[in-house]
Parts: sequence; C-alpha cells; structure tokens
Amino acid sequence: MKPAPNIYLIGLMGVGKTTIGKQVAKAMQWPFYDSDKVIEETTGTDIPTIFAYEGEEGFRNREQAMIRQLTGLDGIVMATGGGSILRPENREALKTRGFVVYLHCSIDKILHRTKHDTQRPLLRTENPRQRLQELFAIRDPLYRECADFRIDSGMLPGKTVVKTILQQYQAALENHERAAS
Ligand SMILES: Nc1ncnc2c1ncn2[C@@H]1O[C@H](COP(=O)(O)OP(=O)(O)OP(=O)(O)O)[C@@H](O)[C@H]1O
Ligand SMILES: O=C(O)C1=C[C@@H](O)[C@@H](O)[C@H](O)C1
Ligand SMILES: [Mg+2]
Repeated sequence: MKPAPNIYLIGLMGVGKTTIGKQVAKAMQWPFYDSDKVIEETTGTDIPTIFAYEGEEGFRNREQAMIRQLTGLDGIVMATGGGSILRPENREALKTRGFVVYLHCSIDKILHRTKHDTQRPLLRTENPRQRLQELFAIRDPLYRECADFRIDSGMLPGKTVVKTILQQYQAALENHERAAS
C-alpha cells in the first residue's frame, strides 16, 4: 500500500469495474472516473470509433495519456479500461498511486454480462469466448502484478464486493500508517 489516497479497479472487460467502482466512490464520497468514459468525453467519440480510425495502438496511446493524467489526482476511484495494464508505464502509475483492486470472474459470466453489448470492439469477433480466454491468459499475470487485492466479482453480490473492497482499503491504510509511525 502506498500513501496515495486512491482506489483503482482493474480487470477484464465486463467484470464490473464501472458498476462496482461507482458504488465504492459513493461510499468513500470520492469522485468516480472511468478512464474509458473520460477518453470518450475528451475525444468526442466512442471507443469503437477510435479503434476503427486509429487502431488499437492509437487507442492505447490515448489511454496511456489518460491514465497518466488521472493517476495525478488524489482522492478518486477509477475504473480502468480492461487493457490498461498492458503498458508498463500504466502498471507503474497504478501501482504507485493507489490501492489497486483486481476484479475477476468466470468467462461464462463475462459473456453473459456482455452479450448485448456493442461497445467492446475486442469482443466483436466470431468467437468471443476464445478471445476472452486469450486475453485472460495474457493479462491475468499483469493484473496480478499490479493488484494489492483480488476479488471474485462474479459469485458475490455487488454489495459484498463493495464492502470487502472498502474493508481491505482501510486495513491497508492502517498498516501503512502503523509502519510509518
Ligand atoms: N455484480 C454484478 N452482478 C450482476 N451484473 C453485474 C455486476 N457487475 C456488473 N454487472 C453487469 O455486467 C455488465 C458489465 O459491467 P461493467 O460495465 O461494470 O464492467 P466493466 O468491467 O466496467 O467493463 P469494461 O472494461 O468493458 O468497461 C453491465 O451490464 C453490468 O450491469
Ligand atoms: O480489454 C480491452 O482491451 C478493452 C476494454 C475496454 O474497457 C476498453 O478500454 C476497450 O474496449 C479495450
Ligand atoms: Mg467499464
């Protein structure tokens, strides 16, 4: 745990970062940021359009700039894009600037939750299950590398997930204060 007072949520698309993050922010009385949403607001277009015009690399450049900007703030909850941990610069910024929570759940659950969604370009493929399995294989070690805490957001009710994150954050904060005194 670091002194920076922030909570960041990481994990694959559809695990519930935005949903859970909003509730954590409300409980903390901190502002909530969703890096995907802020990118859309500042570019004036949606993520599928950014992918279509600039490719994944173009989107990742915008994402890196946004993570850098948002990790400069104190006292926020941030839901990050599912691929934000791919770049080492982002992992470093997240790890050093906040309490990082890795939300995970089964691929079946993610597929169920995202089946009507058209806003996730990486899932617009013949076989989204296989795509998610491939993404998980690459990303799970990176999510784990960044995370201070990992929790299953598929089996537990949202309320329990939020409560557990708040408890873990408080415990980490107290440990940090005790170590510093
Ligand atoms: N605990 C939960 N129980 C049931 N449904 C949930 C839960 N958390 C999220 N969902 C639903 O799953 C879908 C995906 O959730 P959400 O958008 O929060 O995921 P995300 O991790 O932010 O995804 P992305 O990385 O693509 O932005 C939404 O339709 C949301 O309502
Ligand atoms: O998993 C990913 O790489 C992505 C997840 C979303 O949050 C968006 O950031 C975008 O669709 C890419
Ligand atoms: Mg989201």
